[in-house]
Amino acid sequence: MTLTFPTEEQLKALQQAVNLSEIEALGRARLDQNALDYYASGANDGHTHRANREDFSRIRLRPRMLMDVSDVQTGTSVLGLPLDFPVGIAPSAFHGLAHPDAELATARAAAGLGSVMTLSTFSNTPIEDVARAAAGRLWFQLYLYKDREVSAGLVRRAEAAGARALVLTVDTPFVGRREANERHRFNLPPHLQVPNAGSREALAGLETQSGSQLVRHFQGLVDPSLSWRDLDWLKSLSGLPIILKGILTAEDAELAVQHGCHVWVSNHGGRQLDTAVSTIAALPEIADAVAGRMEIYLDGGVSRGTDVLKALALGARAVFLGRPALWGLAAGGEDGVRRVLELLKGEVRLALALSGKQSLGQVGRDLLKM
Ligand SMILES: Cc1cc2nc3c(=O)[nH]c(=O)nc-3n(C[C@H](O)[C@H](O)[C@H](O)COP(=O)(O)O)c2cc1C
Ligand SMILES: CCCCC(=O)C(=O)O
Repeated sequence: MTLTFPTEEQLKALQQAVNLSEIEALGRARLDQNALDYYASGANDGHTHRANREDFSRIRLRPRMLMDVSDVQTGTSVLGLPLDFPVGIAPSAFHGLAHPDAELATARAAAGLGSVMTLSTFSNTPIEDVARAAAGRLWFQLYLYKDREVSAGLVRRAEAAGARALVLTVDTPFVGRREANERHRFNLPPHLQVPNAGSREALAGLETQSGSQLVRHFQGLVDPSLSWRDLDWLKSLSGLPIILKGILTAEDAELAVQHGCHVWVSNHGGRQLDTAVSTIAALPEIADAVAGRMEIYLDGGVSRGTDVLKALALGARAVFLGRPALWGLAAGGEDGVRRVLELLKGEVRLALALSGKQSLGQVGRDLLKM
């Protein structure tokens, strides 16, 4: 007998899920210890990981009444790409740990919902295949390699495949210490390839003190000397806009703007520097510094429509989902990611209406009780 995936039972459970937490529970139940540790973990004690969520829930709203919200629009655009609602998929490595369709499933779901997917350098699927599945709704995330020619090759491939922006991750000169991965010696199962990040042989041959294969791999390939001076070189490689992912301060936001880059506020889902500021707490000073000169995005802890509105009220143009997309993928492949996006889209619409707004353009700091 061939098993269809997702099964009827999984599809039913997905349809019955009423929020992202319930999909998280479905996704977690389908993962082995290795994958679950990898997806779930934050760095060290997980303070920043938790703070991302907690700081969203602490902000209170000031809804307006009697505003005729019979017609509410959730549409926006990012770098000129129209989005049906202001939510995209953040880059995460190894979607093959969650589902055999891996990044193709995520890309199809994002495209189907009028969202945008950011593909990780460390995907299990080649850029070109994901680009086709994403139907033009693709950004490419870059880790800068010690071997600059490998990175240059990836940038050219991403541009040729139709990616619309480069997302340079700037918060990972070294991998944060995710202790569960160390303890259980995280390993990429042998059937999974990392086609944009060098061969499996390169992966296996790299040795450090760490128990986690991920850390060995990363530290062998990725360049911790990355600095502001490298941005001109990166810009010279393609005509694509560059977004710096991992900005947490006004100082770095100002430098990003001076270098002609857009700003993605992120602490890597609390997986890098533990006790770093939560993203929603970092956003106001960054929005003030950028002052409308470039676009600002945010990720970290987004799980409710009201989180999305709070980020927009404080200056983000769109927000991105890391783990929630992975839980959806594990829970039911493309259908699971689609359900995550659908639920959140419905929540954004309802939260807008209950706040007395007809469109995202009306969302400003006056929505928040600070
Ligand atoms: C399992 C996992 C893998 C990730 N891989 C990458 C990656 O390859 N590149 C990157 O820039 N960020 C990566 N991130 C960080 C996400 O892009 C994002 O910043 C973070 O997950 C957002 O927080 P959230 O999970 O609370 O939504 C990863 C996050 C997770 C959970
Ligand atoms: C080792 C870094 C690649 C994936 C990543 O960014 C993460 O696990 O957070």
